[in-house]
Amino acid sequence: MEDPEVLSLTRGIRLEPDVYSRNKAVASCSFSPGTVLLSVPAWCMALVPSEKGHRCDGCAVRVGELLNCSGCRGNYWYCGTKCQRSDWKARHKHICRSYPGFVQSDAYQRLPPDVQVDATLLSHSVARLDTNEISPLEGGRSSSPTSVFFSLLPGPVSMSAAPPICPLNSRNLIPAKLVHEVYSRFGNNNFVIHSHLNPIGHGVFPLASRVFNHSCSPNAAPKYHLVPGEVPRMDITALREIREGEEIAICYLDPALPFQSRQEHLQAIYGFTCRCTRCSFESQLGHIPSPSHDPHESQQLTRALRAYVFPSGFHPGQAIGRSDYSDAYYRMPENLYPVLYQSFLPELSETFSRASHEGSYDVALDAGLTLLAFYLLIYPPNYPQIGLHTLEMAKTAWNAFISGDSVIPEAQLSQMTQWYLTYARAVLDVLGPEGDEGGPLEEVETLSRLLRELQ
Ligand SMILES: C[S@@+](CC[C@H](N)C(=O)[O-])C[C@H]1O[C@@H](n2cnc3c(N)ncnc32)[C@H](O)[C@@H]1O
Repeated sequence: MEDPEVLSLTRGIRLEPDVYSRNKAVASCSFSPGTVLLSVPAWCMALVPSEKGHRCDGCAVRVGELLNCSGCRGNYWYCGTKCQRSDWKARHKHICRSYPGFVQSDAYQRLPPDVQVDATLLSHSVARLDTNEISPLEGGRSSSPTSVFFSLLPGPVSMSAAPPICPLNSRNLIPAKLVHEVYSRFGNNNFVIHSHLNPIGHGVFPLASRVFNHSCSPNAAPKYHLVPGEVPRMDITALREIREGEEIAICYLDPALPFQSRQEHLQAIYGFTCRCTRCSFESQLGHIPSPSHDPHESQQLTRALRAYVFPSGFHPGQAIGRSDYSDAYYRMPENLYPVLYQSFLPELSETFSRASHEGSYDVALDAGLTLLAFYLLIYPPNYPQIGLHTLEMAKTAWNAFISGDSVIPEAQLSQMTQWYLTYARAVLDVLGPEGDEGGPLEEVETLSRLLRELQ
């Protein structure tokens, strides 16, 4: 790697030259699932509009009572003086007075909510630069987060698409060139901060951006820590065993998206064509036939999918820890290709969630099992969506058991609840708890306790 100081911040990972992406991160030793490969605080963060006023603008923690900043007439809220002081020093003093006018302006109001959060994040990023930190452009200290930020690859942006930024109170002398330098690295280095997979903000984590490339079948994933009084922290965690010499990559989008959508998104936001193993495989599949709407044929397809993923029937206990689903994906028989059609997953998820909310538990358990088979093929091992879905399946089996609204015998429903809980715990434990207190791992424990009390 060109920059030994950046490398010294990462243990067990080396950056190697890569013809398509400048550098790629390679494991210098093997890592077991759940290992935290890199832990970094946000350089900049902005809450999504729906969370403003419910979470601290400094640490993103959700608290009942927040102090509001009197300077900007209640546009920024803090969990306490520690966050208010550090946010003031880092950025807020530069935008406090002008922020209310900025968010009321037509230019801001016309933006979709997602772009509004980016306009604020861009304003925060520019506001936190000071004249000492402009020097990295001319080659300043190389290991500071600001310097690492300026060493990032720019994305495929045009300045005409840049969102408006909040005028700075005192330092309106930030040169346009510098704003452009920030914006050009912005879209392709911008992470959605989530709590239990719900987006709560957007953040920039320069070192993580400098190190990790994208893959549609990643072996690592980010998770976020929210601690009162501290800026949100991102951990990049190994999802499965990573062998020495293997590239470590995360997924920049939802891996369940169809091939074409993934390619378009990666090209538009990040400016590259993905050549990962999965994309190479899918690019050769040619035309993907749409699934039939004939109920009989549709049932045949879902049966075939389940039989392929669970060849000896469904035994969640046995399936835990199986790591050969990704190989199964590449050996998928042609009659299963319609499951890769873009409407298959949204329609199946819709059937599952509608049926579980309406109390049609048998329909939900059936659709949910097909969905699990699909997820196991499409998602990398231990991807959190698999854990969240198996938890939903446990809750559905439990509700069917409690309500008695099911043709499945009670003993089987309680066994099913147990199976899905065991599965959910095994998957969710790999990334571990993240975001707000509570969350899926605690739900797993609560439901396990209820189940034990019954026995
Ligand atoms: C967050 S950076 C990743 C680190 C980058 N490789 C570097 O050397 O700084 C994102 C940028 O890296 C490149 N990149 C990341 N993953 C890639 C991939 N799978 N194929 C090609 N380019 C990739 C793209 O230019 C993208 O905009």
